[in-house]
Amino acid sequence: MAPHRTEPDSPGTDWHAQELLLMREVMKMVGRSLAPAFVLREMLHLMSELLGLNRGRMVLAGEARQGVPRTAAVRHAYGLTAEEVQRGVFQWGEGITGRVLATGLPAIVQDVDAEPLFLFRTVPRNRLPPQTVAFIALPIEVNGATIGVLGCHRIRSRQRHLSDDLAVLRILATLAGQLLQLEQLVADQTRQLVARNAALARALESASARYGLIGQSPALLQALGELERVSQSQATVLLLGESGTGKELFARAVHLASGRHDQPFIKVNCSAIPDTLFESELFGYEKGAFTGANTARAGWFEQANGGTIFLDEIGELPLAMQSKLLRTLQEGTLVRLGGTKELKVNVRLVAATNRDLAQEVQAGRFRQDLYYRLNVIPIRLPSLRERGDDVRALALHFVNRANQTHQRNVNLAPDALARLQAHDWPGNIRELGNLIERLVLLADHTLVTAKTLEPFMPEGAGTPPPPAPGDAPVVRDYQSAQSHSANALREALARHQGNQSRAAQSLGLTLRQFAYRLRKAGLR
Ligand SMILES: Nc1ncnc2c1ncn2[C@@H]1O[C@H](COP(=O)(O)OP(=O)(O)OP(=O)(O)O)[C@@H](O)[C@H]1O
Repeated sequence: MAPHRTEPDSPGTDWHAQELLLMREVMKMVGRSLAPAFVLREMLHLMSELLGLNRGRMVLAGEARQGVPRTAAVRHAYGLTAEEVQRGVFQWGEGITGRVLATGLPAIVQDVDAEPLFLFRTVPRNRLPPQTVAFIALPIEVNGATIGVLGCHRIRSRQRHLSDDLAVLRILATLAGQLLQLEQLVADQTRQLVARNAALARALESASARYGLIGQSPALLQALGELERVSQSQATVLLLGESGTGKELFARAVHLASGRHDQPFIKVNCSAIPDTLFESELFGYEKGAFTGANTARAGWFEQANGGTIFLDEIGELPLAMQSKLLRTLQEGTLVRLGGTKELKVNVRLVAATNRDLAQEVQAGRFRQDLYYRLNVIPIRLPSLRERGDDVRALALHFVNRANQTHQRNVNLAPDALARLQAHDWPGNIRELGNLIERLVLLADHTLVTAKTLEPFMPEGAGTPPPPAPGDAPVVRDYQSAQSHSANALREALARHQGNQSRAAQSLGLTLRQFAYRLRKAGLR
């Protein structure tokens, strides 16, 4: 049945059907939206269309403020002009509406002309029908408190009973109260969340700045949030992430954010220590422990006492060393090589790996008990792929740094920044940093555009292939295969004790790319 306008006294109207239709339409509205502005206006509209309850309005209380008399004003209305809505402001106890607000009791004015309290504030008498007009006002309640008034006019002498109108209006006032409460709740919670979010963002922003970590991407902020939460505890932190994702910077951040920040931070790269030297390096040795041990020497653990030790590439630790490490972690003691005395050490361990340690455990290369001990607080560092938004900030940071170091004045044009952002960076931040450093050193112009940048971009994995017209073969950029001088390759190898994978990594190259360049440079 389509809603139809009811004349006040149209005979034979099926009021029961009209009421049901009104309820159904209002509920449909609620189903579509919980936004009170929309639902409440429609409610007032349908009251008028279907039941002849005209000029419906909802007067809602404003916020209570000290020293200011509390008022309520028309917030939702149907059939009122803009001026009428504006005039509809009431103080507590003022007129009929004010009385309902103050007492929380319904008011039924059978004849507005005969009621001395009736103010005609909102709708003047000459805008009402000439017949006897009644006014009904019901309280809108939230949690037992009156927060507003639902009011409407009706022609007094109608076939429809006033008590029927009252019954429907009571339901609608209750529904309005619920919707308004919900709106209030959502607004309050949203306000709280927005404030909390802003506070967290501020805290994280300053935290990241404090630790020299560049980037604002959600993935980075999440890792940083986890770090801040655990920094005060003494628990071991395991940093997981691909190469070049900033594990060392994060390890330093754990240290700086902890109560140990003015104690030593010792970094040990497990992949750089030959197996035979591990024990003496980590745990120290006593005089005479081996040929040439003319004096005793404290190992890294003792040197880190009171502070933090960062074991990078912990997956490279030989099994025998894993047992010794576990003992030190569990007992808080160590025995130097060639010694017998147990020395107490108080060191917090931060470990990092780009290997899948669970898999190493499966393969029998990593002790399960040590793995559990390390894996108390794992923090996964996002790869640059997951924090694409940070590429710009990082690139600009590296350009500044390289300009300062090399006293140059190179800048990146917007299209060069966009090109850097579009790249996949399998070698992550280190690869990006190295590329920018080369760029700053070797660029011919001070403004690097996407075009002048291209020869510096790494080839192969991660670079979107150049558009190949038809099925013409893809021609690789010849220049980029010479992106590193023979000297740079040799230095990288030396820095990594001849380990090609590490040397390649440090230059942001894959092993294959590195080997290719070695061959080209006649170094192999
Ligand atoms: N968020 C960051 N902001 C600024 N510089 C960063 C950030 N993350 C990493 N870097 C820089 O990127 C380079 C690589 O970072 P880092 O050595 O910490 O990576 P890693 O994960 O320890 O790498 P690997 O596993 O290969 O040892 C460093 O020069 C570091 O200063």
